[in-house]
Amino acid sequence: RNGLEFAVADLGLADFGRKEIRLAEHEMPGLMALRREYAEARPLHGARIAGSLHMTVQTAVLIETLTALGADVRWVSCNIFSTQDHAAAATVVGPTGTPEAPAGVPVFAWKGETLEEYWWCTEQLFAFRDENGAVVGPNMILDDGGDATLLVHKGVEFEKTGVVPTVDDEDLTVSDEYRIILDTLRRSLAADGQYWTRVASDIRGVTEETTTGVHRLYQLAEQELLLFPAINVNDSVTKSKFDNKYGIRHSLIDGLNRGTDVLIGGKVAVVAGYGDVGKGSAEALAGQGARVIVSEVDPICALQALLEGYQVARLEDVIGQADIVITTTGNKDIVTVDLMKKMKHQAILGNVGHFDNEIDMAGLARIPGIKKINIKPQVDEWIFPDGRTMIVLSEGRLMNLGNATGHPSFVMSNSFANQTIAQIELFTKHEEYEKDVYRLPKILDEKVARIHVQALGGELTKLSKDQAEYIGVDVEGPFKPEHYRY
Ligand SMILES: NC(=O)c1ccc[n+]([C@@H]2O[C@H](COP(=O)([O-])OP(=O)(O)OC[C@H]3O[C@@H](n4cnc5c(N)ncnc54)[C@H](O)[C@@H]3O)[C@@H](O)[C@H]2O)c1
Ligand SMILES: Nc1nccc2c1ncn2C[C@@H](O)[C@@H](O)C(=O)O
Repeated sequence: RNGLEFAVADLGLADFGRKEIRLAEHEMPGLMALRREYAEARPLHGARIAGSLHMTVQTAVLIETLTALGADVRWVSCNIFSTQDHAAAATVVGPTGTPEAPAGVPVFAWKGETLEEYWWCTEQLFAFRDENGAVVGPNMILDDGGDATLLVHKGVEFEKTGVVPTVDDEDLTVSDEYRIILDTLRRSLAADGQYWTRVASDIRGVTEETTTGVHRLYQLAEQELLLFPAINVNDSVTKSKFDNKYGIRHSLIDGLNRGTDVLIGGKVAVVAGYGDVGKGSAEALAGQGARVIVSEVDPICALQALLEGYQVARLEDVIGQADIVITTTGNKDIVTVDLMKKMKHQAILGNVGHFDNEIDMAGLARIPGIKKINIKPQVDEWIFPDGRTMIVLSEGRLMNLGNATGHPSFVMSNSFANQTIAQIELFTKHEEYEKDVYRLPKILDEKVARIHVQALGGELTKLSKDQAEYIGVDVEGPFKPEHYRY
C-alpha cells in the first residue's frame, strides 16, 4: 500500500500504537538523547538495517531512532509471540502517515505467527528495494538471538556446495523449525544459487542484542565462519546488567500475573539458572513472597544465590515441591518430560530464556494419552494420563514477552542506546573491524549510564584531579579497568 511493503495484523491499531510510542519516548531518554546528538549528522544515512528483534512499543522507538539518524529499516520480530500488534501497525504507518497511506517502515510481524510464517517474515527482511524498485540486500543486521544472522550464514553455506541437506523425517533430533529453515533455503537455492552470497557480501556487520545470540556469534567466530564483523551489545554493562536483570524483575511477574493471576506469595518457585536473568527472576519472585529455590551448574553463581538467601538444589530433587518453575539458562533440555511427570498438580511452567528448547515441549506432546486444553492465548493446560495437569506459558517460549509486554521502556532505553551506538560504530567504521566479535568501549557504556542516571535525578560526584590520579583513572572516566565486574 502506498508503495510500502508490510505484513502486520491490523493497521487500524496504528493510532493506539502511536499513543503508546509517544508515552514510551518520554521513558527512553537514551534514544531521545541520541536523536538530538545526531539529528544533523545523520550518521546512518545510507544504512539499510535488517532488524530481527521483538516488535514491541520499545522497539518501535528504537526503529524510529534509527530512521531519524538516516537509516532505511526493515523489521521482523525474533519470536512468534512477542509482537505487540499496535506497535507493529504504528511503525508501518509512521508518525506522519495514515492507515490508508502508510509512511513508516516495512514490518513483517504479528502476534501468534506460525513457524512457517515466522521464517517467511525473516526471508522478507532481506528484500530492500532501491529507488527503482529493484531488490537490494541490507548492509547492516540488527539481531536478537541470531536467527537473521543464521539464515544468511546457512544460505551461504549451502550455496557453496549447491546442496541443501535433506533430513530423515523420523529423526526426532531435528526440530520442525530446522526443517522449515532447510525448506526456505532449498527454495531460494533453486531460484537463485547466489542470493545469500550476494546478500552477505553487502553486509558491513551485525549488532547482537542477547546472550544466546552472542553465544552463536562466538561459535561462528571460533570456527572462522563469521561472514562479517559483529558487535556484542549484550555484554555492554548497561545492557546485560540492566535489561537482563532489572527488566526481567519487572516483566516476569507481569507475565505470570497476566497469564495465570495465581498468588505468588507463599508458593515455592524454582528458578533454573542464576545468571543475569536468573538473578532478576529470583529477586522478583522473592519480592512477591515466594520461597525461591535456584538450580545452577556454576559454583560462583550458585554461591551468589546462597548468599542472597536462596536454597540451591538440583532440579530433579525439588521440582516435585514447585508451584512455579521458570527456566533462565540459555541452555537446552532443562525441564525434561521425566521432570514434568514429577510436578505438582496445576503447577506453572514458564521459560524466559531466548529459545523454547529449555523445556522439552516436543517430548511433552509425544507422551501417550497426553491432552492439551487452551485456556487463553499463550496459556495451555496439559493433562497427563494420570489426571494431573500442568500450566505451560507461551508454549515454552519467553513468556515475559508472550504473556505480557516484555521489559519496560526505561530499561530498554539502556539496551537500545547501546544498539544505536553499535550500529553507528559498525556502519561508519566497518573497515576498522575484522570478521570477529567486539564489544563497545567502556567510555560509551558510561555515556549510556550517565544519560539514565540524570534522567532519574541522580547526582554524580566529581573526582578531583588528585583523587583521579590516586585511583589511576581519568576525571571523566572510564572509571573502571576492563576486567572489573559490576
Ligand atoms: N526474556 C527476556 O526478556 C530475556 C532478556 C535477556 C536475556 N534473555 C535470554 O535469557 C537467557 C539467559 O540470559 P543471561 O544473560 O542470564 O545468561 P547468563 O549466562 O548470565 O545466565 C545463564 C545461567 O544459566 C546457568 N546454566 C546453564 N546451564 C544450566 C543448567 N543446565 N542448569 C542450571 N543452570 C544452568 C549458567 O551457569 C548461567 O549462570 C539467554 O537465552 C538470553 O538470551 C531473555
Ligand atoms: N519490551 C521489549 N522490547 C524489545 C525486546 C525486549 C523487551 N523486553 C525484553 N526484551 C528482550 C530483550 O531483553 C533482549 O535484549 C534480550 O536480551 O532478549
